Amino acid sequence: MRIARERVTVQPCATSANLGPGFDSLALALELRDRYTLEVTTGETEVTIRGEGAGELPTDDTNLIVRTLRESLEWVGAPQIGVRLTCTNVIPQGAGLGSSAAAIVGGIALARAIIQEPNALDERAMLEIATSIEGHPDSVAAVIHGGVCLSYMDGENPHTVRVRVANAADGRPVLRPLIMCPNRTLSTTTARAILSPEVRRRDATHNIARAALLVHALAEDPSRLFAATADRLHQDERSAHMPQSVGLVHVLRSQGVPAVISGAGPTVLIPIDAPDDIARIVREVVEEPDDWRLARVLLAREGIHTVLS
Ligand SMILES: Nc1ncnc2c1ncn2[C@@H]1O[C@H](COP(=O)(O)OP(=O)(O)OP(=O)(O)O)[C@@H](O)[C@H]1O
Ligand SMILES: N[C@@H](CCO)C(=O)O
Repeated sequence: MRIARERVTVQPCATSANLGPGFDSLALALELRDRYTLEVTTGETEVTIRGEGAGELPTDDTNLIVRTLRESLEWVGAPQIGVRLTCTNVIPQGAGLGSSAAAIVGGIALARAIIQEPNALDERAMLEIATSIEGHPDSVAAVIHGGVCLSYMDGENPHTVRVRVANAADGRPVLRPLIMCPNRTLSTTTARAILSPEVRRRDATHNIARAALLVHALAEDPSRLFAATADRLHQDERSAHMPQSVGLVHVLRSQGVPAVISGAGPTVLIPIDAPDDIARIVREVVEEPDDWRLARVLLAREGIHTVLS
């Protein structure tokens, strides 16, 4: 397998996984994109990072994008290359908005774009490599495909389908996400370590029904979205690591707002139109409201963008 191109840019999107009951299964793509440019060189690895993670993320071969790029080249039998990578990051890291999924899918897409036979890294292969690195398929599937994805594992093999999302009665998209992001991080590894390996049957039953209802609500009946976003398998169990976020979800839900923890947290997501006085509610509930950023972000209808140059 030959290297056929020497410069390429990819733009992976942020994601919000779980959507309440769909732990490790459901995720939506958000129109908030990092930008990674790769130049093929003959020298040592060079990584320049602007924006989120500048001065913090590694700038050598241990950088997650570079590591994934190299694993993907090896996967297709392509030679290793000298890497000059320039990243402009806007997805906050360790916030529950899929920064690692963006980095992983970004690294695979860079490899795909520079090899002679891009079909060797088609979407199926991308999902397989990305899931093996990330450990679960939900966010990486949404970065690859965009929209809302429902992913599942068949043994070691990940699969994903795009879920149909209806328009509201006024013709606008039902999903008009608002993210509420505190100025603190929670690593997904830490957030997963706190989860008990076993769950109660009644909680499993609850989440099975709600996750199935969520797929129906998105496609057919948005009036069910509040009931369809109730979780019993992970959010409360993680509250020791993000009490403010879980507290905010409870207050909002007590007022009928379908708030959920985004990914492994601590960002809170309201997937549909938020109440007009949402900023006031946040101020009343959280301890340091000035540390919270509220932003409306469009659903990303397309997955990762690749710009050949
Ligand atoms: N743009 C990036 N470049 C290189 N590495 C990154 C980048 N973004 C994230 N990472 C790596 O991923 C880690 C954060 O991933 P983590 O899974 O903990 O949180 P997240 O992906 O932001 O949130 P979630 O998985 O809950 O959606 C960072 O500490 C860093 O190691
Ligand atoms: N499903 C994952 C999302 C974070 O990558 C979790 O909740 O741990």
